[in-house]
Amino acid sequence: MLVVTAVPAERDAVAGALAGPARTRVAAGRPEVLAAGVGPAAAAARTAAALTAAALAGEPYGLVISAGVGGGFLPVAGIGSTVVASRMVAADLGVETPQRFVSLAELGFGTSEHLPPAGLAEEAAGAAGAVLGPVLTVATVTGTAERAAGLAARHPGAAAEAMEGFGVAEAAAGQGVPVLEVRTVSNVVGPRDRSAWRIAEALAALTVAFGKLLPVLESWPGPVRDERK
Ligand SMILES: O=C(O)c1cccc(C(=O)CC[C@H]2O[C@@H](n3cnc4c(=O)[nH]cnc43)[C@H](O)[C@@H]2O)c1
Repeated sequence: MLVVTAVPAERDAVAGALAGPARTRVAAGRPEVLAAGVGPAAAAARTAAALTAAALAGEPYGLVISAGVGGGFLPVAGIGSTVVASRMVAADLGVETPQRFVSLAELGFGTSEHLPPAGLAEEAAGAAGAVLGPVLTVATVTGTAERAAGLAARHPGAAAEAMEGFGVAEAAAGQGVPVLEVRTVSNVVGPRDRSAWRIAEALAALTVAFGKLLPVLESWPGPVRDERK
């Protein structure tokens, strides 16, 4: 499996839950961890490159996980909590009209969300003691109460906001690889307040979360074939 983070500190936090030091290639069945850059475009580009390289080498990945710190929507997910995405949603990819935001999917230009494999997100959330809910991917970090309220209204139950999940998921979907997103909350989604950020705590929570998730992820047998297709 491949774990994609944005920055090296997140990569090292995930790798801290694995045996041995941070590395990009680890033993079969254990995650490889990649710091792909901040934002959906960097995440998609570098995830696609890693998936293609692995497939060409005859060792395709069976699962991709977008992981890192994120903003939490109150009261669903407060600082220090862990969130597993029930859906990975492109929350600001679309058109803003005078009436409302219209998503890319509504415009007929593709999908605006990706789903994790049936059952896996639930099992992962249970193992990690995490909130299971939609995780929104944004290209612009929310910095006002108005935008936070608008996002929460458009996406009932939204648990977290971050900048990479949908990009990772697009790359994975392009190659038919299942995807999951895991976030630990460093800040509340709302008015910008850097002094309230708890990055160190969120990174420590990421290590703890992956320690709990790893047995679930490693024992996952792969996607069940959907007989309806
Ligand atoms: O300067 C600021 O006020 C500021 C506020 C929120 C986030 C940033 C970043 O540069 C973070 C980018 C990085 O962290 C993830 N992240 C963490 N919290 C959030 C959030 O509330 N909304 C969106 N992304 C967040 C994100 O996935 C990036 O990897 C600066």
